[in-house]
Amino acid sequence: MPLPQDERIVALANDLLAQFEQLFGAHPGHRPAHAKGILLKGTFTPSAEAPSLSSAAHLSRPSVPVFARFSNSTGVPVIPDSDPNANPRGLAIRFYLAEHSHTDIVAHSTDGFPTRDGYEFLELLKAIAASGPDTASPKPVELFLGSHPTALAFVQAPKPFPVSLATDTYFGVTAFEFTNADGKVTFGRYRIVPEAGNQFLTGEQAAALAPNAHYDELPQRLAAGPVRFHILVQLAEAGDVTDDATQHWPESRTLLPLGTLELTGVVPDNPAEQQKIIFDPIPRIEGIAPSADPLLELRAAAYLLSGRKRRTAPPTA
Ligand code: HEM
Repeated sequence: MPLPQDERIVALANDLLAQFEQLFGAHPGHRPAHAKGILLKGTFTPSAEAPSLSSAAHLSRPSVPVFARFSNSTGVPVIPDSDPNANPRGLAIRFYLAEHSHTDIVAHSTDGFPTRDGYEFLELLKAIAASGPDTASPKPVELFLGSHPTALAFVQAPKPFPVSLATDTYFGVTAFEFTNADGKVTFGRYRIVPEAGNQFLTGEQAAALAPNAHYDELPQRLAAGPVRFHILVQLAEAGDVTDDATQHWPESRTLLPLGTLELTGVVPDNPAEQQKIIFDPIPRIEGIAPSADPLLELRAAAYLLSGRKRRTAPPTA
C-alpha cells in the first residue's frame, strides 16, 4: 500500500486529517473517521458467476479467510449508537489471499457521497467546523449545501438506524474496473446486502438505543450462528458515469452476485487488531482496478497516513 507519487494528493490527505482532528478532537490510537468499531473474522465464498466478472484470485477459489470491521461515523471513539452522526455506518472487508497478500472493500451504509473530490470535501468539513450552534445564519455549512446540490442530497438522504449492524446494506460508492480472464472489462459498484434483510428502528427506538447497543449485540448474534451478507456488484451500462461517487446509476442496473460473506466470530485482542489493520480503498489486485474517481487515491493516502500514525500510538485498551 504505497503513498501516491503526486505530492498534492498527499498534502490534501494531510489537510483532511488535520480537519478531522479539529472536528472530532485528537484520539491517539483511533481512526480520525469511523473511530468506533469492531473487527470480526469469517470467510468469503465466491458465487459461480464471479469469475465471469473478474479474474481476481479470491473469486476463483473455493473460499478465502476474511476480517471485517463494522464502524460508526465520526472520529469520536465513544460515539453513542443512538447519535445521528453515527450514520452512515461503515463496513470494511479484507480478503486474505496469501501471506502479505490481500485485497479490501471499504463501504458505508449510504449510497453515495456528498462531494465529487477531496478539495470539496475539505471545504465541507471546514464549513461544518465553522458552523457551531452560536453561529449566525446563514451558517457556512448552509451556504455550502445551498451551492452544492449533491452534498445537500447526501445530507438529506434517509439514514435510518439499523436494528443491528448485521441488518443494514453497505455501498462501495466508488466504481471499479473489473476485468475477467477473457479481457472483458466491466465497471461496477459493490453493494453488500444482509442475508437477514434490512431491518431498521423507528425514530423512537433509535433514540432509546443504549450507547453501545450495536457493539454489544453483534457478539451475541454471532454466538447464536454465523452472520451472512451477499456481496453484489451493480454493473454499469454504456454512458453511466464511473468516476463520480455523487452520481447514482439507475436502480434497474443488473446486480451480479459476487459471493457470500460469512462472519463467524470476534477477532481476539480486538482493540490491538483494530489499531493495527489499515484498510485500503484501492484493491491492488489483478482483475480489479480503481476507476478514475478522484476519491480513491486520496482516500488511500489518507487511510495510510492515518493508519501509520495510529500504529505508533500507545495501545488503546
Ligand atoms: C474524501 C473522501 C474521504 C476521506 C478523506 C475519508 C477519510 C477517512 C479516514 C481518514 C479514515 C480513517 C482510516 C484509518 O485511519 O485507517 C476513514 C475510514 C473509513 N472511511 Fe472514509 N473517507 C472518505 C470517503 C469515504 C467513502 C466514499 C466511504 C464509503 C465508501 C468511506 C468509508 C469509510 C469507512 C467504512 C472507514 C472505516 C475503515 C476501517 O474500518 O478501518 N469513506 N475515512
